[in-house]
Amino acid sequence: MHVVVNAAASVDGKLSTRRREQVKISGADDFARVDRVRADSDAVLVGVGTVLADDPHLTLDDDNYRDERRTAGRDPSPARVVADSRARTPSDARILDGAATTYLLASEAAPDDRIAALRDAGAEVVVAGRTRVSFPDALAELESRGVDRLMVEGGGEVIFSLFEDGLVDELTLYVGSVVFGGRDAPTLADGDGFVESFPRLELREVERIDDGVLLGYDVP
Ligand SMILES: NC(=O)c1ccc[n+]([C@@H]2O[C@H](COP(=O)([O-])OP(=O)(O)OC[C@H]3O[C@@H](n4cnc5c(N)ncnc54)[C@H](O)[C@@H]3O)[C@@H](O)[C@H]2O)c1
Ligand SMILES: Nc1nc(=O)c(N)c(NC[C@H](O)[C@H](O)[C@H](O)COP(=O)(O)O)[nH]1
Repeated sequence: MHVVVNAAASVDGKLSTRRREQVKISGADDFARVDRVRADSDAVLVGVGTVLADDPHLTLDDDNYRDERRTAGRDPSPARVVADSRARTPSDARILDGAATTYLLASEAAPDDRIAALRDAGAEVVVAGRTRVSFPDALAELESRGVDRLMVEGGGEVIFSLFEDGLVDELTLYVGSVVFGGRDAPTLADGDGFVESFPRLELREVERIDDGVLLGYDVP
């Protein structure tokens, strides 16, 4: 499986403010680029922190991309995936609106009634890991269900874990020309942080988009 992480950050590296509310960092051209990356993916993954904060839809904005995928014999929209160890995703979350297949990755610690409720709401539940989702196991299961190219849209907890597990192949980071500040604001990679064996990236491209900069990296 090829894993592409895409995120937008303020110049000080924050994905959002200390209130953890959704803030638009990207402009129209960057959001159009994000839609293209989604269209090229088999599935789009976020953490439950992002579902609770943003209630994202994670489908395609541009109808042409849906037609393009149909013509190629693919599902019109990529599948949506939530990493949600304790199955906290609300049953009325927008990702459960039936517009695309939705996988819910949970751990064995998730309450049975929540798993049942999310199955009833249409989620395909994959259990991997004891108290927290095991990404190596969960992504292998998704791959067995046809997900070869996975886009990850955040947030910072999930992105850190994927780097920690050595599962990231590419990172595209849009840096908007804005300062958020806040020691508790989410950053690109949160989690416990690295103190050694830092992931080293290879800078592949730099492009000015809207009023910011797109940085493209390969992860060797
Ligand atoms: N600017 C951007 O590009 C962007 C993108 C996404 C989210 N955001 C922002 O980020 C914030 C949410 O990010 P976050 O870091 O709080 O949450 P997150 O989306 O990274 O979700 C974290 C949750 O995922 C679950 N999880 C399951 N398995 C895990 C594992 N192995 N490792 C880590 N987490 C695991 C846990 O329940 C954890 O609490 C919001 O403020 C949102 O607006 C910004
Ligand atoms: N690329 C990008 N630029 C931003 O400025 C920003 N705030 C996000 N945030 C990512 C987060 O996951 C959002 O919730 C989804 O981008 C919303 O997706 P929908 O439009 O609901 O499909 N992503």
